[in-house]
Amino acid sequence: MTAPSAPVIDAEGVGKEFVLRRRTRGLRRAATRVPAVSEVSFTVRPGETVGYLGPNGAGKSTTLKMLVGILTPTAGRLRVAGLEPARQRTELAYRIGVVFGQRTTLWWDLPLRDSFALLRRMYRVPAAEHRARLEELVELLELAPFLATPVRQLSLGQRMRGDLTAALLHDPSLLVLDEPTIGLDVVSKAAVRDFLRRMNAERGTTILLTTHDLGDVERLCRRVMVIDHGRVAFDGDLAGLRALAPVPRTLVVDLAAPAPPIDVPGARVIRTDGPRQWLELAGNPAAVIARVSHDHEIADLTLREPDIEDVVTRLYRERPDPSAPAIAGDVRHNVE
Ligand SMILES: Nc1ncnc2c1ncn2[C@@H]1O[C@H](COP(=O)(O)OP(=O)(O)OP(=O)(O)O)[C@@H](O)[C@H]1O
Repeated sequence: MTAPSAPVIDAEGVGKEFVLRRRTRGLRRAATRVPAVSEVSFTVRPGETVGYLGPNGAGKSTTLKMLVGILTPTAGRLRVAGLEPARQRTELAYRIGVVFGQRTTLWWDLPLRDSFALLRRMYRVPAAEHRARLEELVELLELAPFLATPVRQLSLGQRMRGDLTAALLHDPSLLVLDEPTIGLDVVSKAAVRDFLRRMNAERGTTILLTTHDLGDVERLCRRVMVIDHGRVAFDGDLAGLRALAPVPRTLVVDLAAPAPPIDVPGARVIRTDGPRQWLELAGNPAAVIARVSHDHEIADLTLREPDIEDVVTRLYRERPDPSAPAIAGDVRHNVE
């Protein structure tokens, strides 16, 4: 067991370079080096909830795969729960829970209940302990009606709840999640987020997750790390990231009929398409909405929050050199 204050994750200059060999016209094979992650250094302390964010191809999944021992770093030193993941992958499996949103660890043709029973044997969890934990997870995730259903017949949201249960049955102290809400509807997303918050608050489970969904970050992550070009570009909280890279909200207005660009204080039209107009908001959305509704006949209105891509793009516009040192935000290593 690691001491309570010891970091759950300790990464020091961790890098991963893929070497791709392609046969060229002759017999020689040309090697191309792909630096997926470059010298990433960070620690995560027990009880933290960390969003590991970045644009497509930034190196998030590669980092997660190194953390859980699927990939071996080509540089640096990595410890997870005090273990070296690639070398001590089996021992590590008892300490961590892993969910890759696009895949399942459950047995496709087996009822959920049987997958859980198999996992109990794999992790050698005592029967009474397993029963108690399963009961708790099934209740929290409202899985009782699906326990007898083969995994292939579950909806994506039901399957994700099953995967979360599978990842937590052996009571790991660290949960690593790759896009845990991808493809889920609003209700399922809310259920997954609420559940993860509870696990963190009540059991102290440390959570590291990648996501493209700003809602996941807002609801779950007290700390945010942005990675791009394989480097940590920001480490702090969401408010700090937003302050560094402010992205305005957009009001999408469907007018009853096409009209000239709407002219109201606190907003400017950035796009029009027939009766639809996009307004970038500078001030209070309520005042703008009231004014637009007063001046025009409205068919529909939607307030669009910036997504993570918008925030990260803005961050890079402010700081275009990816080799520059990370912007240190308000990093909080302690449980709040
Ligand atoms: N097995 C591999 N072999 C060669 N290159 C790889 C391999 N896996 C990833 N890469 C490359 O490493 C870089 C980082 O990929 P990675 O999947 O870690 O990004 P990501 O941040 O998870 O992206 P996304 O948000 O799209 O999932 C990319 O350039 C990718 O093409």
